[in-house]
Amino acid sequence: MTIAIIGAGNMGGAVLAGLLEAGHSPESVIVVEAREEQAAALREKHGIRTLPATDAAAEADVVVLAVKPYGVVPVLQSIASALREGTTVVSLAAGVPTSAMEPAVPDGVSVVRVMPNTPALVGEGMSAVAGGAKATPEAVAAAADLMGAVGKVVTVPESQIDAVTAISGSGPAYVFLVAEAWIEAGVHLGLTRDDATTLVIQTLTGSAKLLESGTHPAILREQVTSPGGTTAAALGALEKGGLRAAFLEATRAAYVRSQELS
Ligand SMILES: NC(=O)C1=CN([C@@H]2O[C@H](COP(=O)(O)OP(=O)(O)OC[C@H]3O[C@@H](n4cnc5c(N)ncnc54)[C@H](OP(=O)(O)O)[C@@H]3O)[C@@H](O)[C@H]2O)C=CC1
Ligand SMILES: O=C(O)[C@@H]1CCC=N1
Repeated sequence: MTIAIIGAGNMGGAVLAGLLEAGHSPESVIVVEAREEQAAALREKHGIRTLPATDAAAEADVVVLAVKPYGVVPVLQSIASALREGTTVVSLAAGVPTSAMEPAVPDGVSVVRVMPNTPALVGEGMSAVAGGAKATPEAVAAAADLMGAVGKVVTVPESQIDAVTAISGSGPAYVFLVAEAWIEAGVHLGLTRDDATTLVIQTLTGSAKLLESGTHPAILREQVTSPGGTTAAALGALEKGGLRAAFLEATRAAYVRSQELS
């Protein structure tokens, strides 16, 4: 299967690196990048080919669109004549519905929307897949397989993609912001920045692994919280600071923004 990735920036680059790491051969991956300097760097680093968009589209079985949302329909229009019947177009863009993309591609080309996240770079991505009205079940399965190489995959109705964007698409940034603030808090308490960083990252990693065991987060939290102890004091401060309300508001803002982008 030949995969063309159009736009190898933060997200497209993460999928590219994740696919290669997962064992996709560099010969089977074509990248389209607007700037030759960036294309040359990718050829050098990954041993993949770079081609103009129409040549890549003509050769690919799956075309992954990882340009900014406003670029999606113009790029599709520019490659439409090159797309072969049976090709699957996978859009990673936030906010662009399949109903806006399908009119830009010829009949027989399936459009599938995927909302991934950047941990795909290390094979720990989270992707939600939704087929457009004209997508074949095989195309939806191909998109799920592709993203399965770089992490977990769920299939959702397209009406839920904005919610997925707010939860897992943007989600890594919430974790990184918390990590940043948490490390800085350690420095405020007199730890070296290196030690604070190690303590926070390992606490996040260990806690994520405990969560993966399937125990409910509330139970795991209770196991840390001694009555009248240090954790209860900290959690009280976080609740007073409006942590839960802030999460509701933040994810609602991302959801609304995702709808606006369409
Ligand atoms: N970043 C993330 O965490 C996530 C992003 N997404 C979605 O992924 C998409 C890309 O986002 P992100 O990676 O952050 O953005 P970036 O700006 O990092 O990447 C976009 C890339 O596309 C290139 N590009 C732009 N136009 C073209 C074109 N016509 N042909 C080929 N390449 C082109 C850009 O090149 P240049 O820099 O030269 O303009 C850039 O390298 C967006 O639609 C976003 O909604 C989805 C989930 C998560
Ligand atoms: O911020 C954004 O719009 C993109 C979509 C999800 C993550 N990054």
